[in-house]
Amino acid sequence: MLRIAVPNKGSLSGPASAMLHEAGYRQRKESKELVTVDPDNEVEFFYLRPKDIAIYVSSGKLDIGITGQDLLIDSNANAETILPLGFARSTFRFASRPGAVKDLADLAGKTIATSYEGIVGKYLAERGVDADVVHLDGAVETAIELGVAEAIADVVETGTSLRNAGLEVFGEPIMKSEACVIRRKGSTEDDPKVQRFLRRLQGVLVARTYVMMDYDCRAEHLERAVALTPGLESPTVSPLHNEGWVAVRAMVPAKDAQRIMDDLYALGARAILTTAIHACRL
Ligand SMILES: Nc1ncnc2c1ncn2[C@@H]1O[C@H](COP(=O)(O)OP(=O)(O)OP(=O)(O)O)[C@@H](O)[C@H]1O
Ligand SMILES: O=P(O)(O)OC[C@H]1O[C@H](OP(=O)(O)OP(=O)(O)O)[C@H](O)[C@@H]1O
Ligand SMILES: [Mg+2]
Repeated sequence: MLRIAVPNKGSLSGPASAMLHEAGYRQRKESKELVTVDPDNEVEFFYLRPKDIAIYVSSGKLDIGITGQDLLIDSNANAETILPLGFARSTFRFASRPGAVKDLADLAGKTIATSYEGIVGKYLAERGVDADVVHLDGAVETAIELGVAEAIADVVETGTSLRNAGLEVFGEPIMKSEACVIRRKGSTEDDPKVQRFLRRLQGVLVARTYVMMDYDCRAEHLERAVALTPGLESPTVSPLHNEGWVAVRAMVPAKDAQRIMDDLYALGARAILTTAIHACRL
């Protein structure tokens, strides 16, 4: 059995379970379940606090886990990312009342509130800034209003929480983050059970980012059409019953599909269709 840690709450939890479900794994039916066994796929899922996942994985008690890159770094655990998952994207930044703190050096002697003191402590130490770091579990933006700190370091996605608290970012972003699959450092690269799990999640990522495109075009336009739709390996080209025409099939990035359809149409291609990909193995 492959033993996998999955976030049990917060921003990572819903999208992680949705991705696992899409990859064909059984997920828990209600949020109080702590463990779910999927015997058909020989996998056991442990629903754990997001902050604890890197620690469980680095201990070797669980084979792999899904967590945030920022949580992994914050934990200082002996674990590494093996597959970025593209959701829970955020940056981690300093913020204060407008103008209250000008830059990183200006933080010296001030108090910074954060839920991620591992990231903040390391960042300040590497840059020789001596500031006090106070740990809060959440709603960190309020710490300034209530006089607990002069600056905060927190997750920023849209910036709405900062704006609502009347705060502004300062300094460079401390780090970028997204959800990722992690494993213990030094564990075997080619464990077939882990490889199979990763292939399934990669299949979901590809199915989410690509669509299948089919179209017909005149043979003399084929090279220019194929340049627009090179596919992953190479497009499939089949002869049509009508002499001088071919049918082409290729995967294209979903975000570019409409533009590519316009360009193909302008080239004389017709019957241009896109269809969703539900699953794949590359
Ligand atoms: N608003 C957000 N947008 C995108 N990612 C976020 C957001 N808030 C937190 N994250 C990401 O989610 C992970 C933190 O998960 P966690 O469950 O601890 O926090 P949370 O989503 O803020 O939940 P909680 O309400 O329990 O604090 C981190 O990787 C963080 O970067
Ligand atoms: O830039 P935004 O789009 O506003 O997102 C960032 C906010 O979202 C998260 O908070 P959450 O709602 O999870 O509350 P918390 O502070 O209690 O963790 C995070 O801690 C920030 O506060
Ligand atoms: Mg939060």
